[in-house]
Amino acid sequence: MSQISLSVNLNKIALLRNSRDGDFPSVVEFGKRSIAAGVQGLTVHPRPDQRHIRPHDVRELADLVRQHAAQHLEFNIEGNPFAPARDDYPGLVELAIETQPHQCTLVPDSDAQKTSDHGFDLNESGDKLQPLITRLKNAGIRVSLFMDPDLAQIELAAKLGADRIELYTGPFAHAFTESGDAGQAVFEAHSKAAIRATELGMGVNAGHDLNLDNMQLYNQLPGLLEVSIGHALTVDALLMGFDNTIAAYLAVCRT
Ligand SMILES: CC(=O)[C@@H](O)[C@H](O)COP(=O)(O)O
Ligand SMILES: NCC(=O)COP(=O)(O)O
Repeated sequence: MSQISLSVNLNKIALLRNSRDGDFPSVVEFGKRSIAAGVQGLTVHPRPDQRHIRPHDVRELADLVRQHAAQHLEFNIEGNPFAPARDDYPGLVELAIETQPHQCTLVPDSDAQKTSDHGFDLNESGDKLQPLITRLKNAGIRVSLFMDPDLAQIELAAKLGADRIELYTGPFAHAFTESGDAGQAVFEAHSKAAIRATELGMGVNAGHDLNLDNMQLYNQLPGLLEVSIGHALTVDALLMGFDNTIAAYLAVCRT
């Protein structure tokens, strides 16, 4: 029996919180509930427009995870490393250096995007990423790059010194919804990318639009270490209750 680490993404708790003044629902409280329910990690994706996660959430959750060091809980901060500081958002790399997460996942987003919707093109971004990867690693932070399952790109990620890749699973989730065969075909491309990443000495994470259904297949990905899940998990929590939902996701992360 192996356990894929479940890192709960709290973005959507923050989105609901931001729809009113005050601190209800509390992001930190749902972080605590996630930890009490047995998750292996917490993920946040602070964006410069602060549509959901705000810098103070990141700082407070970093403190919360540190208080649970004995549980070997991990904190993962995701985001666009090139987005400039704005208002009280200091920039992703600065925020990571300040808060010292276990992992920083670099994502090629822009604020104009509704959500993350593609992996890096390292032919274009590699030279700009290299000093940021080095700076984060020198600060003792594991670096993961948000990638599509493109073998040539996976090779470039290894050359940049990435510790891990996070496979972008949006297209897999979409294909899985379309048909089992379509989902299987995309899954096989992800499997080849995961095997190559592992051969190159990188760990394999995955995320975006994963849910209880498509994880029945995706949990078979060779070498998968961690999934970060937020959107579907939050919707499931509305339907099943938060603790029952975490239990269901932990179960689908056991293989
Ligand atoms: C990179 C990725 O796929 C997710 O980590 C991201 O957090 C989704 O962002 P939103 O929650 O803003 O859609
Ligand atoms: N990296 C993926 C993540 O953190 C959550 O993505 P989603 O489950 O909200 O689509």
